[in-house]
Amino acid sequence: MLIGSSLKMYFSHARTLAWTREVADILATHSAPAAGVTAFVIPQYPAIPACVEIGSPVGLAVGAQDLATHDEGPYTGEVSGAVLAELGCRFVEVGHAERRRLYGETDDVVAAKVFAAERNGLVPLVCVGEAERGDRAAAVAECVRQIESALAAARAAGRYGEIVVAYEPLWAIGAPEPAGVDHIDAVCRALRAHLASAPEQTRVIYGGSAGPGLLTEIADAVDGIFLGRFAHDPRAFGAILDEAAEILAARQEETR
Ligand SMILES: O=C(CO)COP(=O)(O)O
Repeated sequence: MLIGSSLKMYFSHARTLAWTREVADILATHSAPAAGVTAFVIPQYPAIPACVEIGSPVGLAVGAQDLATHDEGPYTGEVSGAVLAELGCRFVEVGHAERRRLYGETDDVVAAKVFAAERNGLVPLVCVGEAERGDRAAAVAECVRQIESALAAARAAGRYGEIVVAYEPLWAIGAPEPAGVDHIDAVCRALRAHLASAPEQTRVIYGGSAGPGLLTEIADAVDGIFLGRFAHDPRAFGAILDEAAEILAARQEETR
């Protein structure tokens, strides 16, 4: 199970490190990692090395919010996947709704970035989601289209690495509350079913105004949760780790 948070551009550098230290302290004594939970933090680029240093002793993985389509060369302002890997990143977000909407990332750019991630041994967190609240079948169709498009360039190059699909309905990002449990459940199950025959190793997580309490309600349909604002208090992150540990313990009990 994956439990992670993107800090987007909310925090100062000092607050990013303080947040990461607090989460690392929680993880150090928590039962969730041993039960099979991978926690991750996605800070702004400059904080990555410090977060790797804070996180690695307790298994807190680090990701980046974006990467370049190229690995090296004259691309001013871009950040190479090779460098992210060199710094100890394990994950990298690709195609987040904010990058698509505010920075004009097209499906082709997203596909090139997924390929760049895989080429450099990073696990892409491929963000997909429908624009408007509405019909579930239409949401699934749009997400499947985005997933297939995002994986196309890597597949064409014969790369079938591990990927994480982050289902983030655009209308639920930055909202007062997440999408409804029934909606998340239905869409994530459909995406899992679609990905069951994919050549990649895949997981599906939910993001979009997620916070404490949600994982417990959707745990059978997802492989984790992707947090934003509602994890700004490290204790909320800890509460979600508690939920994950309880869910995994209950599953173990069932298989006994
Ligand atoms: O976009 C998100 C995570 O990537 C979700 O952000 P919020 O939870 O703040 O809506």
